[in-house]
Amino acid sequence: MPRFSANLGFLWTDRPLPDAIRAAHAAGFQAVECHWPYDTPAADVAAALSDTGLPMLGLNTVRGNPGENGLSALPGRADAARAAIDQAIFYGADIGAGAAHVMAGFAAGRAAHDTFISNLRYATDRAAEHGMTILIEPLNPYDAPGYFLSTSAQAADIIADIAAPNLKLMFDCYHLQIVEGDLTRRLEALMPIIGHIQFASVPARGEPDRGEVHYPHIFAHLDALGYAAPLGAEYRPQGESVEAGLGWLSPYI
Ligand SMILES: O=C(O)[C@H](O)C(=O)CO
Ligand SMILES: [Mg+2]
Repeated sequence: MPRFSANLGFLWTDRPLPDAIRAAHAAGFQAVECHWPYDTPAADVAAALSDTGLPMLGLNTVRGNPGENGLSALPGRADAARAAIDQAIFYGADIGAGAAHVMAGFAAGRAAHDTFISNLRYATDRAAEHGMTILIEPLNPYDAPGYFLSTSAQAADIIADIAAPNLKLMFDCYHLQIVEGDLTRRLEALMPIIGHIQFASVPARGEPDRGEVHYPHIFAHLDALGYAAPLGAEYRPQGESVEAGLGWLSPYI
């Protein structure tokens, strides 16, 4: 049976993160993940995780200055990128998070590639000290025009190049349906390097029971493939509340 993680960067954003964790638990999610939890004391997050028994699957490195979307592929910004990586890993270790998503940023070209590789080597080394995984995630060019990492092939090449056992692909079905499609075969082919899977309807990025992707098929197929980790519900609720749109979850709890 598929299991699900509530992405608290998009779900229950109307309340403090510890309360969002409790809401996810009450709704039947079996894990949580977040984007940028850094304004909340790690002890408060850890307490909510302990109270509910939910694991925190991951968090993101900070985006950087206004208008930026990550730092790790930006030439000349290694100090800031590595400070962001350290922050994510230390905070993640304090709350028992399994992974940190290292955000590349808006950049292109050889220097950006080399910078990203160098910062990812740093990140995988630091993360390994805490038993954490580093994730990289291709983003679609409608939501993130100019983002350095935009295809699964580019991510796979980087993962092969670095060859660290704790560097994995964040396969966001929403982004990759827009960029590449063929989700069923692509999930199968990339399974050996996938570290986390996220989903949302396409194109609206809402609940998964609408739009151009038939997620019951994707969820059942992943289950049949033996993928047992919780799948990340990273969507913007389209209705009055998160709870009002959770009909898609009820067959699985
Ligand atoms: O936008 C996404 O899909 C991400 O997963 C994210 O981490 C924030 O950019
Ligand atoms: Mg995502």
